[in-house]
Parts: sequence; C-alpha cells; structure tokens
Amino acid sequence: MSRLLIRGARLLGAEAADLLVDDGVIREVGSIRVGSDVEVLDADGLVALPGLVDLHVHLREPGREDAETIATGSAAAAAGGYTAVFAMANTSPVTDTAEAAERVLDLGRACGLTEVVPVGAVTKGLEGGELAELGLMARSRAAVRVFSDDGHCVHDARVMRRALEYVKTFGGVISQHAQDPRLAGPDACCHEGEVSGRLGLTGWPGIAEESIVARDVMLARHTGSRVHVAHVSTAGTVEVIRWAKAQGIDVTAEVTPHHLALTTDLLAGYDPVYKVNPPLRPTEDVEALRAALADGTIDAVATDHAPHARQDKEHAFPDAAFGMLGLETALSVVSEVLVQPGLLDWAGVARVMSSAPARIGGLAAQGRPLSEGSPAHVTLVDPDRELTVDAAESRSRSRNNPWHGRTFRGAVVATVYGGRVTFDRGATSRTHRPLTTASTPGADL
Ligand SMILES: NC(=O)N[C@@H](CC(=O)O)C(=O)O
Ligand SMILES: [Zn+2]
Ligand SMILES: [Zn+2]
Repeated sequence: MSRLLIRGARLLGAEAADLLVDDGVIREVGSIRVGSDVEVLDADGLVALPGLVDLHVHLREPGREDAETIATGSAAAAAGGYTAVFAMANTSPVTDTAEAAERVLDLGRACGLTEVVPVGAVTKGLEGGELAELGLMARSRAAVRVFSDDGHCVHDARVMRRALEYVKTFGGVISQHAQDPRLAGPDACCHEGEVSGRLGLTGWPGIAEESIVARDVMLARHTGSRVHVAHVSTAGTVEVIRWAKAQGIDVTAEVTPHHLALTTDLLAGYDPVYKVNPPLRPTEDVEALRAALADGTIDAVATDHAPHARQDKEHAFPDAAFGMLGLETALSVVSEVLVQPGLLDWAGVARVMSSAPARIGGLAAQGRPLSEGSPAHVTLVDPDRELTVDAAESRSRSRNNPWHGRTFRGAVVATVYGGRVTFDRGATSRTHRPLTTASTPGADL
C-alpha cells in the first residue's frame, strides 16, 4: 500500500504537525521529510479529527436498493467524514441472523469506503416477540455488538429484559427506538402540540419517548446490562438520562443533527422532507438537547440517515415515509449549531462524533487519538469553509435532504479511511512533492 503524508494538520490539543501513514497505520507524527514516492494531503489550516463514527444509519440494502445501497451510502458516509457507520437492521430481509449480518459486513468491505458495521435485530423480523439469534450474530464474523429493532420500539418489557440479560453475556448493547406504541397512534405523523393543532395534523407527545426511556434505564439497572437510547428528542428524556447516569446506571444516548437544529415550526408548509421519527420538536427541546450534548449527558451525535425513494416520500404529509438524509451534512450542522456558538470545541466534536460512538459500539480501532501506531482513520475539517447544501449533489441515492439550500460554516474537506483517501473536496493538493519541508506550528485548539 502506498504511503500518505498529511501535511501540517492542526491536531487536537497540540501544535500543527505532519502525519505519515504507511500500510493503514499512522507511523510518525511531527516534522516529516519524505521522498517523492508519497501521496501528499495538504492539511494546512485544517483540523484533523479521528475518523467520524456514526452509530445509526439506514443503508437500505438488502431490499430497497432504489433508495440507497451499501455502495451509495458508504460514499455518502465518506463525504461526511465517516470512517465507520452502523447499519440498522430494518432492511428486507431484516438483519436478524448471523448470515444476514455477515452479508452486510462483506458488502461494506467490498466497497471499502468506510467500515460498515451491521446492527443486529433484537427480535425476529423486528416483530417485538421472539428474540433474534443474538448470540449467533455476536459470535459470527460480523461480531455484532449493537442490537436494535430501530423503526420499532422493543415495547414489551419482558422482551427488553431478556434482550438486556442476553447481550450482557458478551458485552453487547441494546439501542432502543423509544416510543410507546400505545401513546403514539398509527396515524400520528408529528409532534403533538400547538403546531400540530394549528395544522390539523395528528401528533404524538414527548412522553411516548420519555416513559420508555424511564422504563429502560430501570431495566438496565435491574439486569446490570447496558442500554443505548437512539435519537433522543425531548428535554424530558434528557432529564431521565441525567438522573440515570447520576445513579451509575449503564446508559448512553445519541442525538441527531436534525434534532439539534430543526424545530416543529418547519411543518407549517406541510413539506414531507421534515417528516421524521422521532418528530421535530419545539425550541425548548432543541435547546435542552444542545446543552445535554455539551455537558456529556448525551454521549454522541448519530445521523439516523434515512434515505427514501421519491414514491415513498412525495405524498401528502400524513402519508409520507418518516426519515431524512444526514451523513453528508452532520459535521457542518454540528459546526454551525454547536462549535460556532461556543458550546463545543473541536476536541468536543471528536468526542461526540468519534471516540464516544466508537466506544459505545465496541470498535477498538476507531475513535482513537491521532498518534503513532493508531489506525489511519482521519477526518480533515476546515472550520471556516462555507458549505451550501445542494440536494442534487448528494452521493446518496435519495434526495430527501432537509438542508437543501442552507449554508453552514465548517465542512469536511477530506477523509482518510485505513490510510486511503476516500473523500477529497478538492481543496487539498494531492501532488507528489519531493522533500516536503516541515510545516510551521498553527494555532492550538
Ligand atoms: N428515523 C426515521 O424517521 N426513519 C427510520 C426509522 C427510525 O429511525 O426509526 C427509517 O428507517 O426510515
Ligand atoms: Zn428510530
Ligand atoms: Zn433509524
């Protein structure tokens, strides 16, 4: 494998330095002189983050390749700075067997643009009844550690209890889509509140999420097992998680970029691009989510990238599919709503978008500090670069992009996965230069 020099990157908590990558590993950090046989990424002025890790994406393969494939989703992931993504199990067929998990793993490896980590279903067919082959999936080549019926809530407390007990035996975790089906009726399509009343849409309340999270943290305490809360969307859920963590309960949580930035007022135009599960919430919730991510109550940002084909999304609001794209824009949204206002610094971004999700998902080779001997998974970010989103330019096969036309400050410029450049926005020069000289130290972060 060819060698790669990342030149003059701003490292977290350190001076700017060169990173020499050989055979997929960071061999040297410092002022490095190299010969002409090395590919050079000019990272002058760019922040180098450990490769981003997304605990929650929908890649739709197998079954809905018209909406996304592992190849198009991997390309979108690389463009978003991701070097690992956890592919949810709500495909067709469902990822509820060892064979299905290994197939997703192999398809991801064949693409080679990002690590595609299969999430296993908790119950067979996501039906909420019988447990799926959790142990076989864990012991398979895919070594599944994260299990989720995402799209559905594991609502039966007895099933949830058994699942928690089971995954405890091999250090797994249940990622819960927390939504009490009795409190969120089949017709509900948005947040229940002032806006839904005005628009004449049927909503569901935050308590549908909060009551399940409250139950699940108690089940985690009872079983001594580990629960992860997917896409937290309300201030009440934040309160429950804060309390549970203070008790020493083994709970972690993620929040999506859209729940950190968008509010339920956007539904006024009935545009189904804003229809998502959990629904966009009022400003008070958005503010609580931002604060919770900054103070560590919420551990990670996860996109819940949910591509949908036009024929599923372009309907009257109540009939459209739930979900929105997120992989390519997540870092820019986080930069805009958290870094620019001073709620999070770049070390904080590395925590919530790389090291914490890698730890939660059990990926030892991801989320590591960029030092000698670490795997070369690197995301280069220009903190000042303005990015205007154009849905038509997406690498995703789908176009349900809620950020179309918006401009963000802060963007991913290049992604290095296992020592290979998997994305390059073109601002970096990849010329072969003889005897590269050392860079000058840049600003500390
Ligand atoms: N988030 C969504 O609105 N939709 C997801 C399912 C889910 O994450 O619950 C999907 O698979 O489309
Ligand atoms: Zn979900
Ligand atoms: Zn999801």
